[in-house]
Amino acid sequence: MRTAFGVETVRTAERELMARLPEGALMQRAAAGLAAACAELLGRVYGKRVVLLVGGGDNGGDALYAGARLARRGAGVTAVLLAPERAHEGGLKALRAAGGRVSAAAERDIAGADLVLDGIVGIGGKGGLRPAAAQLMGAVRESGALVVAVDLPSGVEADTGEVLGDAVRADATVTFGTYKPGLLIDPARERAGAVRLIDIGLGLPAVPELEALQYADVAALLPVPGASSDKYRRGVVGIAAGSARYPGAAVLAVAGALRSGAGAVRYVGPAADAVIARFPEALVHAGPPSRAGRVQAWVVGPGLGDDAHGREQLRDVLAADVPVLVDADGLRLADPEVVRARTAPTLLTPHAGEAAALLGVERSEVEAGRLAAVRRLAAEYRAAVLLKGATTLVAGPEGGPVRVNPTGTSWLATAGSGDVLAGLAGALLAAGLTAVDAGSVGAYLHGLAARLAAQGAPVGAQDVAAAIPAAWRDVRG
Ligand SMILES: NC(=O)C1=CN([C@@H]2O[C@H](COP(=O)(O)OP(=O)(O)OC[C@H]3O[C@@H](n4cnc5c(N)ncnc54)[C@H](OP(=O)(O)O)[C@@H]3O)[C@@H](O)[C@H]2O)[C@@H](O)CC1
Ligand SMILES: Nc1ncnc2c1ncn2[C@@H]1O[C@H](COP(=O)(O)OP(=O)(O)O)[C@@H](O)[C@H]1O
Ligand SMILES: [K+]
Repeated sequence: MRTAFGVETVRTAERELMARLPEGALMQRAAAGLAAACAELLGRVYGKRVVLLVGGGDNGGDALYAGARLARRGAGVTAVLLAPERAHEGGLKALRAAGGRVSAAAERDIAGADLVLDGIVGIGGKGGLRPAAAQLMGAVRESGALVVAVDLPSGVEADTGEVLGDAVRADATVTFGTYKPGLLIDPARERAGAVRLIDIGLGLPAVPELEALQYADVAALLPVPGASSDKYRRGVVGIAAGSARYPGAAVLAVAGALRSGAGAVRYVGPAADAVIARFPEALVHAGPPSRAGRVQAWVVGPGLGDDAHGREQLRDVLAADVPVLVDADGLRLADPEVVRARTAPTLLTPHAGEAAALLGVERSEVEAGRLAAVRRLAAEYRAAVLLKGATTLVAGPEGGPVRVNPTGTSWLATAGSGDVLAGLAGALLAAGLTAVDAGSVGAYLHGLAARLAAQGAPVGAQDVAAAIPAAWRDVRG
């Protein structure tokens, strides 16, 4: 599991560790890791031109000490001091001793750089870049230099992933001690480039702010049938989706569910003919969901429409005493009180627009502050919530770490891919995963399937569904 901790926790761990170490030791560890990462990115250090953007705090100190190490290996290193009177004294001395110099013409030095090290501000930052730093960003962009952020791209919010003003756009970020939420959540994540973690020996608490499943975690959660499995023990997922107007949503949700480890898929709704034509293995039923036969979890909502029939189906499913995944129209029509009162697990899967409607805020507010939005939704609806989008997040109703999906790809931004995810995660619920596991494993496989299907070219939702088995194979090695 990859984990991320917020600034307060990092500060506490840092204080505890610093009390046991000689002064400056932590910064030296950080700078050594940073310099090594820069050297690797540069290929050859000797003769390369490195510009350090140095703010008034320890983030600038890291940059200066790393710059000194690069200067000792033969790089021409120049420091641009954004707060000259507060620049880290020891770092500056070390840089000068190693043959580095302070810039007298920032834009000219930046124009000739091979690598720009962003040490403007780290976890001590609030708000976007200030004007003096923001002004240099044009020159940085035009230089074509590699941009490496120290700890975080300056200008992003470490704890939330928000970007409240101008921010550095890095090719790579070298972060210390732990990932910070902002390195994993968009829009900030996108500014960080490839993130590398340097272990500096911080002792961190057991429960992180944020966690991201890795291959091994997903592999351990996948419902693989055993010798004594039968279709019922593997789990039957019911899909109440589609309408005369949107039969395709039903087909796509069934397509996702069929490749996701459940033993059988039952479909209930007006798109039965379309479903059977495409998937003869689906079990279809014409009556209400409660009469469809045994299921271990329901998916309700994709393409449901909002006529009386759709509303009735939703009511019926929400009354079932099994896990329920509510998506799309189901989210729009569900009575919040009924959702809150459910005793079996509920997983809501809104995109930003649906989440905004559920919270009564603007969509832009959800997109800018995804972490706060998913937590608030989970608390207000007493349900697990999977917030879809550029960074998919999954929160449980009891608080605890939020899961962030590491496999997302913007190729998924195609009509119907959410329906596939609903079927996929619903089948995982039926197979017995908790709502948070079903949501996060579902999102993981969904993103991976899209990547495998797309390989850098556009794909449709059906292609994503068809690639789910390949994603399974990839995860199981
Ligand atoms: N934690 C650890 O374990 C370790 C931490 N280490 C390193 O220390 C870093 C944290 O250092 P830090 O605490 O000195 O804060 P830092 O991020 O340099 O900035 C503070 C200064 O910036 C200013 N400022 C604020 N907002 C701003 C903005 N938007 N734009 C511009 N300026 C802004 C603010 O000044 P003021 O508001 O007073 O003007 C303040 O003086 C951390 O990220 C890591 O790199 C490693 O060395 C070792 C292990
Ligand atoms: N920019 C993006 N980057 C990564 N994933 C995205 C992006 N935009 C959308 N997605 C993913 O695509 C899917 C779209 O689902 P949804 O919005 O419900 O669309 P639809 O209703 O058309 O199926 C979700 O899984 C979402 O996380
Ligand atoms: K920085």
